[in-house]
Amino acid sequence: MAREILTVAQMTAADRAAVADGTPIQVLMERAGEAVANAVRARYGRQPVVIWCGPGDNGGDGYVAARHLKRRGWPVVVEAAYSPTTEAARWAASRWKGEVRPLSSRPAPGHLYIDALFGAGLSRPLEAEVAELARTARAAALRIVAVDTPSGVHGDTGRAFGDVAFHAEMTVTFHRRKLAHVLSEGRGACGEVVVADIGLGPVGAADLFENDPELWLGRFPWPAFDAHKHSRGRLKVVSGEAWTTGAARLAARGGLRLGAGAVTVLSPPGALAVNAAHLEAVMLAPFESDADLAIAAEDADAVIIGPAAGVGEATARNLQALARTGAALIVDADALTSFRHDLEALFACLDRDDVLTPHPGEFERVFPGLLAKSPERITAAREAARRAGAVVLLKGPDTVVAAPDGRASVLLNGTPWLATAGSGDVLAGFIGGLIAQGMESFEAACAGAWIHAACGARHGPGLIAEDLPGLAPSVLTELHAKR
Ligand SMILES: NC(=O)C1=CN([C@@H]2O[C@H](COP(=O)(O)OP(=O)(O)OC[C@H]3O[C@@H](n4cnc5c(N)ncnc54)[C@H](OP(=O)(O)O)[C@@H]3O)[C@@H](O)[C@H]2O)[C@@H](O)CC1
Ligand SMILES: Nc1ncnc2c1ncn2[C@@H]1O[C@H](COP(=O)(O)OP(=O)(O)O)[C@@H](O)[C@H]1O
Ligand SMILES: [K+]
Repeated sequence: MAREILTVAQMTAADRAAVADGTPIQVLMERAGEAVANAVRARYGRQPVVIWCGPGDNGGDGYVAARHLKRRGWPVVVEAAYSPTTEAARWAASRWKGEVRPLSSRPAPGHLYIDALFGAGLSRPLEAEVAELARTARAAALRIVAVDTPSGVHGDTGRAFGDVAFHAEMTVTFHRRKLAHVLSEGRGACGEVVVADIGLGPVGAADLFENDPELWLGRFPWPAFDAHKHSRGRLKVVSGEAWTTGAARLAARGGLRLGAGAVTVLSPPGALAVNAAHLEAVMLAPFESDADLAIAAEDADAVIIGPAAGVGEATARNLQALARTGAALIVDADALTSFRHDLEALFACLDRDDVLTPHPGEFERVFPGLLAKSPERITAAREAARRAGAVVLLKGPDTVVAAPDGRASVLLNGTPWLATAGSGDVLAGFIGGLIAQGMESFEAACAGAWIHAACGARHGPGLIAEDLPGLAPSVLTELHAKR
């Protein structure tokens, strides 16, 4: 089962549904606090711990965690920034039999701290004394475990509510990850994220998912026993001119490695010689004009256009010609930029099987101002997919894939080793290779991004884009064993 990512409001609804179904809030809080204590015991050896408790149910979880750690022999001090204000938090505080001290402004480095100040209920920037503690904690690099979210971090954006927030080395959240746990700003503040089950029921109409094999592996296009190369999908990749051909070949090789049966680079006449000199299993065919390109792509299941295709009229016309074939399009890089002055013409070429793969700079050209005015990149990518009427993959450490029907995913296995020239070209190839094999475009974009990141992580230091296709077989072998 693919795991959903929830907004704070969806999580609150899940809590309320459980309470309405007869599970008292105190039972949920008991499970949450015990889960925090268990996660702390699993990661750290027994040691003195200070638990900072806030006024609401996040603080309530802190009092429960305090009781469970003390029961296990941990020396525990509770420091309360506020007295408890909710019924459940008062209940939890009343069961904590130890001392409660006021918040110390001089936390001791070397100690372990549990931040149970604010979670989902944070509604404004941290106040004076707590904000000061957050600053001190950051400066002293205190070791902090956060309950639900690091205090000061907005659960729906991962950004600090005001100008400061706590940073944790581990965050224990409940039921499902929230947006703050998957977006890059929040992930920096959360550290390792542990998701604890507190017995809540299945999520109803969520449409945001962790991009993980559980989301797409069941529909991965493994070859049938009687497959032949044509039945495994035909992928074509449009090459740039003679001095910019490498990107198309990287994409082509990526598509071939992911299983497309027949992959062809479509090349302008002037680039045929250089392409021919560097291709083996990938085939080569010439095109002179956009009309020629459409004929050359007629039998393709998917076509990639953009990697080093050249920015300008010719690339725009080539994309328009390809749109008249039946092939699904993967539109990347220069093909996106070529339409920066006529976005409607781009959108008119697209349908829901097509995939746009912009990095944030390209995204800004095609959807001007959208990222800046959106609360976070998931909302922006969804709106972009709706406007384009196509799947949009917004690259970055927290790569988002959004479909025009509202489905979206966030990649959790991203790795900065991928930040190297040409790695996006291979990603376009991976996605094109999967779509050519008949995988649905949203799922193919998710799978392509996940496999790309897994390849990057597998290689680690020294990775260059040329390495990525060759790393795919070991990732695919593991996926094949799990299918
Ligand atoms: N619901 C459930 O079933 C379960 C929930 N669980 C736990 O509950 C947590 C959510 O609890 P919560 O809703 O009580 O919110 P919480 O984060 O404790 O803060 C609210 C309090 O803070 C106050 N306040 C806000 N901002 C402030 C500021 N900057 N400076 C000062 N005060 C500020 C706010 O005051 P107000 O805005 O109303 O004036 C209110 O008093 C959730 O993260 C999880 O840990 C688990 O037990 C599992 C079951
Ligand atoms: N810091 C990072 N963490 C994770 N992934 C990253 C990071 N930086 C870049 N990437 C990934 O690397 C790829 C770069 O693609 P792109 O910017 O199009 O490069 P190019 O055009 O040179 O191929 C994308 O898949 C992107 O998500
Ligand atoms: K917290």
